[in-house]
Amino acid sequence: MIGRLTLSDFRNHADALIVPDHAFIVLTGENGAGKTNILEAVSMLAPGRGLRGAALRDMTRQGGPGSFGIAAEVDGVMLGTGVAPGAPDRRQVRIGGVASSANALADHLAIVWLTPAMDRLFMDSPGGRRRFLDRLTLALHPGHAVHSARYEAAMRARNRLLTNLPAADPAWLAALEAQMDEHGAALGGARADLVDRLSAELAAQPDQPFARPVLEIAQEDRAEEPLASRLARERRRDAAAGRTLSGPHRNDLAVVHAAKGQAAALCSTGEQKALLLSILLAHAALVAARRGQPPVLLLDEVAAHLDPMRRTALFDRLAMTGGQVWMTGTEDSLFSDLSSATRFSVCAGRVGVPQVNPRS
Ligand SMILES: Nc1ncnc2c1ncn2[C@@H]1O[C@H](COP(=O)(O)OP(=O)(O)OP(=O)(O)O)[C@@H](O)[C@H]1O
Repeated sequence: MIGRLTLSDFRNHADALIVPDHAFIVLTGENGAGKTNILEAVSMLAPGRGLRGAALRDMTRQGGPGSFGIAAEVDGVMLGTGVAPGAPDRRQVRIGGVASSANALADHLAIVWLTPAMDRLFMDSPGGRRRFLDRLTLALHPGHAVHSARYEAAMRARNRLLTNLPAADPAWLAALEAQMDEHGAALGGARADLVDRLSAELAAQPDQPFARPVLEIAQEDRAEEPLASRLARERRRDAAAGRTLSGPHRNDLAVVHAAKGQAAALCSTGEQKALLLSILLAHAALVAARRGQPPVLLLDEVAAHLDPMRRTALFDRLAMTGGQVWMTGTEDSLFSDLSSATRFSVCAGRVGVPQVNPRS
């Protein structure tokens, strides 16, 4: 749990202090106030590029000193990250006051997030769903990123080599295809394991009033032939296409609304949000089981598109996770059903004093 968060010159926050008193933290304010920026700051206390996937230099406050700092006490350990003036692209990390690497933050904090950009996850192209699938897989299989990077590197090299196909060295091509086979099998295995475990977790959850999704990795075809021999056979076709047409880089995540038997993309906006939340909550449960403690949930504009019944159900489910939950919204009334939360109003980059359950 994050006990105390400070921001300096991060996005539109010159100087902010947030000390949560409850597991639920609710940030409300007008559009552009700086609520998402606070969630993004929290997400920067874990490895990776944060919930917006933004460049570090874009996080430094415009008109500020050209640096930013984020610090938080997480289960008694001080975590800090930021950039120094003159080095806007070099991320610095401190754990317990000692300079460290961003990857080492994973030992101290796990985060699961939902952003409005994910509202279109089921409608948009497979690439977004693949990245989503890989992000979830990485939380359970830390080696996933390495396999992914090596697979992509071998594929890029193969694609380059195929541009001079008749003259290309077949032994070199075969070596690259063997690498794609090896790392591709690891990628596919880890993704399949994630989907199996999410499915088991989802099956154990009540499906009302939240929609229960059925998940499957959609593959272009399910040929049993090893990828390396397939790639060797398809060199000519791939050369003509200018890219590799077979392999796990073409996988998609297929999601179906179980009760309706309908593809998620055909469901209503609120139904899609409920399906996505079901997946994320199942994922949070898997992360909790792996780490022995629940992840911190960052839920940006989570109540949008949910009817009051689903909102109440969501808050009940969130309370059952036992972890810390940060939520944002433009109106306080969206969170009136929450029985205990620390509420902060955010206005033009300033965080107000906390209000604990103003209505109780
Ligand atoms: N590097 C930066 N320096 C200063 N301001 C920034 C920087 N990056 C973004 N901003 C500003 O931060 C403001 C707040 O953004 P944020 O996304 O946190 O708003 P929000 O409160 O979540 O609003 P909404 O309800 O519309 O989602 C935006 O107006 C944006 O222009």
